[in-house]
Amino acid sequence: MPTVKYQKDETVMGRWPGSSLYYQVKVVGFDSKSQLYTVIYKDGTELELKEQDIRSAAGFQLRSRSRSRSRSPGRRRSRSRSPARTTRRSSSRTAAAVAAAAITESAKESSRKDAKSTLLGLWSPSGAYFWLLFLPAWVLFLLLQVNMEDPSLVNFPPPLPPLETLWDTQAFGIVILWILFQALLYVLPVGKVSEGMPLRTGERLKYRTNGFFAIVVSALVAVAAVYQGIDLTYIHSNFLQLSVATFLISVLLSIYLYIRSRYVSADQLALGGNSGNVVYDFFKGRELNPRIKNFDLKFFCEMRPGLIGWCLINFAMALAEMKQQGLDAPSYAMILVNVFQLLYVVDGLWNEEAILTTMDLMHDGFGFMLAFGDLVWVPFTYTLQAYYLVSHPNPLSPLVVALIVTLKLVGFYIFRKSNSEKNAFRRNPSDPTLSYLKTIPTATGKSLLVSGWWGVVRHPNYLGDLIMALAWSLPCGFSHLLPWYYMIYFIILLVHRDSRDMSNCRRKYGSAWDEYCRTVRYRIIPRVY
Ligand SMILES: NC(=O)C1=CN([C@@H]2O[C@H](COP(=O)(O)OP(=O)(O)OC[C@H]3O[C@@H](n4cnc5c(N)ncnc54)[C@H](OP(=O)(O)O)[C@@H]3O)[C@@H](O)[C@H]2O)C=CC1
Ligand SMILES: CC(C)=CCC[C@@H](C)[C@H]1CC=C2C3=C(CC[C@@]21C)[C@@]1(C)CC[C@H](O)C(C)(C)[C@@H]1CC3
Repeated sequence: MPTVKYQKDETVMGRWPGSSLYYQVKVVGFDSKSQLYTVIYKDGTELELKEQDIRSAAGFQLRSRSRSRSRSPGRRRSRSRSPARTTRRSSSRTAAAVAAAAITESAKESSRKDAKSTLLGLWSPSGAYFWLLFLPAWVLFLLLQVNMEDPSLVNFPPPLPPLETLWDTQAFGIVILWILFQALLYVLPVGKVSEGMPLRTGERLKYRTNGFFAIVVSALVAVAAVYQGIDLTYIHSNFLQLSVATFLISVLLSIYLYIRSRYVSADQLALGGNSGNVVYDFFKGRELNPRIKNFDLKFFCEMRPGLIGWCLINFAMALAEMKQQGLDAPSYAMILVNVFQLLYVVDGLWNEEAILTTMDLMHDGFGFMLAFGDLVWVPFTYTLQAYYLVSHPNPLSPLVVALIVTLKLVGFYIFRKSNSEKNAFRRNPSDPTLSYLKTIPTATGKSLLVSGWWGVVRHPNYLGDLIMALAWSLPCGFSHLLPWYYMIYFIILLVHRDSRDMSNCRRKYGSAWDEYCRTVRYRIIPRVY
């Protein structure tokens, strides 16, 4: 190739189609007719790139360096500390350093874009201040409402208990013990070890997926505790104190996560949460997979203490209902809420491996948003329906029970089938049991499903999840809005996640994604949205 800019076998930086990411690639050929270079990525993917999508490795690195030097003092400071940056400085031309530079730059660029793209202007650096204050305040507001005889949004501000009653050392100790107990179950060498999706470096992390074992042991311990005379209704009567203690733990964890993220190499950072704005990055999370040895903090927090805690709290609420209303058994409504949500959690833990292909695990950094979401938001707000029923009975006829159960089963079927289909396809695209499905190839080497569940709407799993959410609220009746809070929040959350995922996929898959969207026109609800 005498007249072309990049030579055969030369190592250069190639742009990943449809994105702003540059990876190290090797030139394997040039087609003078199409003026395209054939390049090969480290994972073996071969693509054709235009000259403008290729940069020389050395030039790329010099540009990245000079660019970042001119930016915020925060970033200047971090340069001398981060191991990745040290590597770059000491052996400036090494391939790893160039790749790290590429990833840092694209991560920052992506973060800057992310920080600018807003949900009503709130998903931005200044929005992070808002969310940091709003989310805990909102949880407090909900928990104060649920105990009231007539909970309503117009009870504002709700009567605040004396501040000193919010702190309870025993409650703090119980939460710590619960987290340690779950951590112990997580590290026990029981159950399968699963591989995560390939990281940007090509590496695949290993995860111990023994969540089902953890919930079974936790359930046995809870039942044994009741038989030993331990009064689990303590959870109901000290709910506020338990939530405050857990909130404090989530803040401490987030501070730890932020500090440690300043010391990890660039290729361990998430593509969001690295904007240089401390508050925004603290909120969104910088490090993709923070680990202490093999202990994966994000995976553990997402799947264990909060999720299993949710079921334990629901169980305690059923006991509290019996105590408060003088019943021999929980009400139908309480049984439905308990069984439905238990099924949801058990299913999540049984299919724990599938979490490894979700957005949170693959793309999001671990910071305050997820730490608070996993540890506080899930166990203390997803249990509101059960909490509400303790003091707001809602008798149900067998026919209504049957209708609600049917709705739940329909939602569950759609949710499980669609999630399993995508998970199986992502893990093994040539799985013979999926060969009947139509797919669209993308420039990244991955394909998109366009038939089956993913051909009905773009997020069939969200549809199933929403139907289930409806079935969780119906047992509580229509007297108050509070038990419908989860449904309303969930619609907002999933609509936002869908649009976030849409822009990520457009960036990743470019025109193939547009083709998918043309073929599958609706996002979540067929013919409606
Ligand atoms: N109860 C709760 O509070 C919450 C529950 N959830 C549930 O968690 C589950 C996971 O949700 P979430 O992580 O948001 O999103 P998804 O599991 O839907 O993951 C989205 C990813 O799937 C891949 N994908 C999208 N379209 C296709 C296609 N046509 N073919 C193949 N792959 C495709 C893309 O990743 P790539 O191409 O990179 O593989 C995309 O980024 C859902 O069931 C959701 O309902 C979520 C949030 C909160
Ligand atoms: C407002 C705020 C703090 C948002 C944080 C969002 C988190 C609460 C949720 C993000 C994704 C989640 C998932 C589950 C729980 C809620 C969070 C953490 C999940 C573990 C519930 C069980 C399901 O079966 C699931 C495994 C599919 C699911 C995964 C996503």
